[in-house]
Amino acid sequence: MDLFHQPGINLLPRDGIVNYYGCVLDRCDAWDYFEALMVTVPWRHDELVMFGKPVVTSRKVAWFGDSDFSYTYSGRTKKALPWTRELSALKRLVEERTGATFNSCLLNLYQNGGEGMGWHSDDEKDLVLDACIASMSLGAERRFDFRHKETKETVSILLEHGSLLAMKGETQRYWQHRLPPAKKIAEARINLTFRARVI
Ligand SMILES: O=C(O)CCC(=O)C(=O)O
Ligand SMILES: [Fe+2]
Repeated sequence: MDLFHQPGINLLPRDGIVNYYGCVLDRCDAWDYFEALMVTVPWRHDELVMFGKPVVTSRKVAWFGDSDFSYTYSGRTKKALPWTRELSALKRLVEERTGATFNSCLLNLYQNGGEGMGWHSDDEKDLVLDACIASMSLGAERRFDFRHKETKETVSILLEHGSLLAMKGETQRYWQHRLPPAKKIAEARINLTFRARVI
């Protein structure tokens, strides 16, 4: 048995908890969800400000939530969309597996390996402090990296199709994470990060 794939194991050596559950969907169901999300989610490029300049990301995003949450970042107010049938079902599955509850979900679509996400922590003020953030992956397998903010230790994991990863406790305070570009990968990946926002 691969120890890395037991959710009881903490992948981080200190200052936080990351559990990898491996695949929580069978391959056929995972592809059905991937295809349904591709067509039912209103994917849009994200707009943000980097080094004072407006930037449009190559990756696409969508944001869903319990009620009509809105949030402002980079000077733009965005509204959460109501859960779809597929997203409600995935939220239930992720809540059962992690034992946590979530009221919103950020979806990312990386159309190929050229697209990724740079180093950051999910430590926005409107997220419940130290609450679990659960990340589900569909489609292309991609590497995911953690880097400790002080010691610079790194931990990497391969996020498989249909898999679930949970970041808990002090993880966002002490660690950053990223999805590095992987130019050889031609296939798309969808990521869902279920979050608990302050209401
Ligand atoms: O695509 C991923 O696996 C990571 C996404 C992420 O870190 C985020 O949305 O904050
Ligand atoms: Fe993140």
